[in-house]
Amino acid sequence: MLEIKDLTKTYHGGKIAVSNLSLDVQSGDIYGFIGHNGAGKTTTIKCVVGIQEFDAGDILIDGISIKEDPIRCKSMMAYIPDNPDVYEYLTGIQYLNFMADIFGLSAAEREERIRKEAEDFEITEALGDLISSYSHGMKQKLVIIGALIHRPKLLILDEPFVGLDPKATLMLKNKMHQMCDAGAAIFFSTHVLDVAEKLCNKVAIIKKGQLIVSGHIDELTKGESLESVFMEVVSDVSTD
Ligand SMILES: Nc1ncnc2c1ncn2[C@@H]1O[C@H](COP(=O)(O)OP(=O)(O)OP(=O)(O)O)[C@@H](O)[C@H]1O
Repeated sequence: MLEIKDLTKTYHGGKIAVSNLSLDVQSGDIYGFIGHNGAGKTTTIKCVVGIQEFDAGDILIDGISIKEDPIRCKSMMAYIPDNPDVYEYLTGIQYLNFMADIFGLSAAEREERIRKEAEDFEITEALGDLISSYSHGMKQKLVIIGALIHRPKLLILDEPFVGLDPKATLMLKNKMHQMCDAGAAIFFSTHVLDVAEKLCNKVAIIKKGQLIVSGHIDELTKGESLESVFMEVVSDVSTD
């Protein structure tokens, strides 16, 4: 569903943020992307979702290159950034209808899905209010609902659980499982290794822009905790 092939991204000034990174996320995967601050997670994610250009390599969404057909790729996926920057001058319901318009949802589809997702995330009462009046967590919930309503085949999330209350966290985890059971694929970055360990079937560890290990979590951990495996591999491997 998502193939990253030899991705390299250099920022202005010569900083190599990601170097020759390759990985494969298949339908049904909940794939965790872990690494220290500044390791290159957000850079990789921004390249995947087509909001950042890259220097070398390719990114395929269901076999289609994001460079060659970005609109088709974006129609299949949803992106939840680490910072819920949404249009503050819209109301919640206007924002969700805007998202539904972009993805061409019918009136019946959007009505049913918005009602259900808003109820699940307990934000129904606030949908008529301006987004500028929302708390950080409420904005995050709105962005999640906006991402889920077109039923993406690929969901990309950057640090999705930061700022969500425990109930919303559980709801998002349940939604992630339901999506994968229905054949979608999920790729998300996190610093929270306990979450990755419990939620993911696969993980990739990145250090200084280079992929150190990736694969099935059971095969990587072999009975150890993900935390100890992470600490071992990031301290063992020299990327200098
Ligand atoms: N716009 C930019 N211009 C120059 N360098 C950048 C830019 N954005 C990120 N970088 C650098 O690229 C490297 C990777 O950053 P990135 O944000 O991808 O890391 P990250 O793994 O997401 O970190 P964090 O966990 O702290 O969010 C860092 O060294 C960072 O300083």
